[in-house]
This record gives sequence, structure tokens and C-alpha cells, in this order.
Amino acid sequence: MIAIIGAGKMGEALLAGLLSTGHDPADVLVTEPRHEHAQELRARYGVEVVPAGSAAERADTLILALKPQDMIGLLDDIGPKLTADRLVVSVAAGITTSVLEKHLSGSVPVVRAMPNTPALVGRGMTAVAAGHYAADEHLDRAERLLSTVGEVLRVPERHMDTVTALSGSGPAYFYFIAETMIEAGVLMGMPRETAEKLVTQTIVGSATMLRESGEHPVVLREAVSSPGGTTSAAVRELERHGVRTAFTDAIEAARDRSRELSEG
Ligand SMILES: NC(=O)C1=CN([C@@H]2O[C@H](COP(=O)(O)OP(=O)(O)OC[C@H]3O[C@@H](n4cnc5c(N)ncnc54)[C@H](OP(=O)(O)O)[C@@H]3O)[C@@H](O)[C@H]2O)C=CC1
Ligand SMILES: O=C(O)[C@@H]1CCC=N1
Repeated sequence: MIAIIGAGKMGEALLAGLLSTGHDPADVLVTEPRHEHAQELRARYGVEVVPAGSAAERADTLILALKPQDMIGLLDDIGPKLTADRLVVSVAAGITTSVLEKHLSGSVPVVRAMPNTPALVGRGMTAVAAGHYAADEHLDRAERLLSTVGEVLRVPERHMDTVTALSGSGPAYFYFIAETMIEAGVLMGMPRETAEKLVTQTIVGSATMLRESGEHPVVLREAVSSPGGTTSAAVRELERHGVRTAFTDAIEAARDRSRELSEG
């Protein structure tokens, strides 16, 4: 039995992903404090919504998808119910396995994971790192579970804050670029629907090419940049406005915020 504790944006994306890839709703418990949302989850997914204490007693794998700020309170509640034969998978940004372990009793195995919302469409990217008591079998179990909603990579825990800044928050950067490009098209008089279609398919096509060609992004960008042409003119403006530095600084800020979240 799997329990998802906290079915907000990420928890629900994982829930939907797991069910759409063949997990039986009867094997999935969900904890969600807001009554209305709990009713929606029952109706939409056919899962049982139970209090956290009951999920902790019944599930062998618990996925904790609460806000980092709510995590310690929850762990203090359910910790005493968890034994070393369970697996706790936390997707919370910043919260280290040692913080999680400190609030659990004994030697409960903990895996820290960082998924992203494309899990909802089976195209997620998740990184996982093992805590002190998690053996390979626990990492395997977490990996099997999360690979139903996309790709999974094992990383040393010291990289998890950078993972969070790159792939955890990453979808938001691409949506931000998409939004900006669409608005630019609209500004130039193009119907919104046309701009949305052009931009969305350009992002999908570019991402597919990046993955399938195995080429470095610079090589792919050069192939778009005809001598004396439009792309070079555009890229010069991006460089002039410091977009590269802005991205690097943004990703560093996300990494730093992730570190801060572990401090409470
Ligand atoms: N969103 C994303 O793209 C990603 C998020 N994450 C991580 O996932 C976690 C959740 O983030 P996100 O989904 O964005 O946030 P949300 O606020 O959407 O989700 C948090 C959910 O937890 C519920 N909740 C609060 N307290 C409890 C409790 N005691 N027991 C059970 N459920 C509780 C909230 O209910 P209510 O609304 O009623 O308070 C809400 O549904 C965070 O730790 C975040 O770092 C990781 C990767 C990507
Ligand atoms: O914004 C956040 O804090 C979470 C973690 C990664 C993506 N969303």
C-alpha cells in the first residue's frame, strides 16, 4: 500500500501519474486536510482519503508531499507509528534526510526525492538520494515507484539543492519563456491562439531534438543561426540584456532558497 500525504500540486501530479500507469486506486491512500479537496480526490481518482495517522499505520511506502514548512509537524505526528520495515519518500525541497531521520524513530529508511510537475503527463524528471538507513532495495523501490511518472536519476544528496533549482523548479522557467514569447507575438499583432500554437510546438520540437540528437545545445543553436540572419540578431539582444547571467543567478537563488528551507 502506498500513501501520498499532501495532495497539492505535486502530490496530485504523482497520484495521477501513478494511477494512469496502472497502480490500482485500492492500493493508494491519500491524506489531504481540506475537506472539499479530499472529496474531489475521492471522486476524481477513486482513492481512499484518510488521516495521516491512519496512512502511517496502513501504508508500507509513504510519499510525503507537504510544504517543507509543514513537514516537521507531520513527522512529529506520524513518526511514532513508523517502523523500520516502511519506506518514507520525501519530495520536499530542502529538507535533508538527516532532518527527516531526526524526527522519525529508530532506523526508518528515508529517500529524498525531487520530482517535477511533468510527472502528471508521464514525462517527469526525478532525482533520488538515500538517507542513512536506506539500502539499495529502498532506493530501488522508490525508483520503481517514481519511474512510473518519468525518468529517475540517483544523485549524491549534496547535489539535491541544485537538482531542485534545475529540474524541480525547471518547468516554471520554460513556462516563463513560453509566456514571454507568446506575449511578444501578441504584441506584434498575431492572434493569441496562433502564437500559442507556434511557441508550444517550437518548445516541444526543440526539446525532442535536444534529447534525440545528443548534440550540445550550442551546436543546435548554431544550426538555427544563419549568417547575418534573424537568430543572431535576436541572440545578440538576449546577451545584451544579460539573459544568460539572469538565468544563472535565478538558478543559484533557487538552490540557495532550497538550502534555507532545511533550516525551517
Ligand atoms: N510544485 C512542484 O512543482 C514541486 C513541489 N515539490 C515539493 O512538493 C511539496 C508540495 O508542494 P506543492 O504541491 O507545490 O504545494 P501545495 O501547497 O500545492 O501542496 C501541499 C499539500 O499538502 C497539504 N497539507 C498541508 N498540511 C498537511 C498535513 N498535515 N497532512 C497532509 N497534507 C497536508 C496541503 O493541504 P491544504 O492546501 O489544505 O493546506 C496541500 O494540499 C513541497 O515540499 C515542495 O517542495 C517538489 C517538486 C516539485
Ligand atoms: O517552488 C518550490 O519550492 C517547489 C520545489 C521545486 C518546485 N517547486
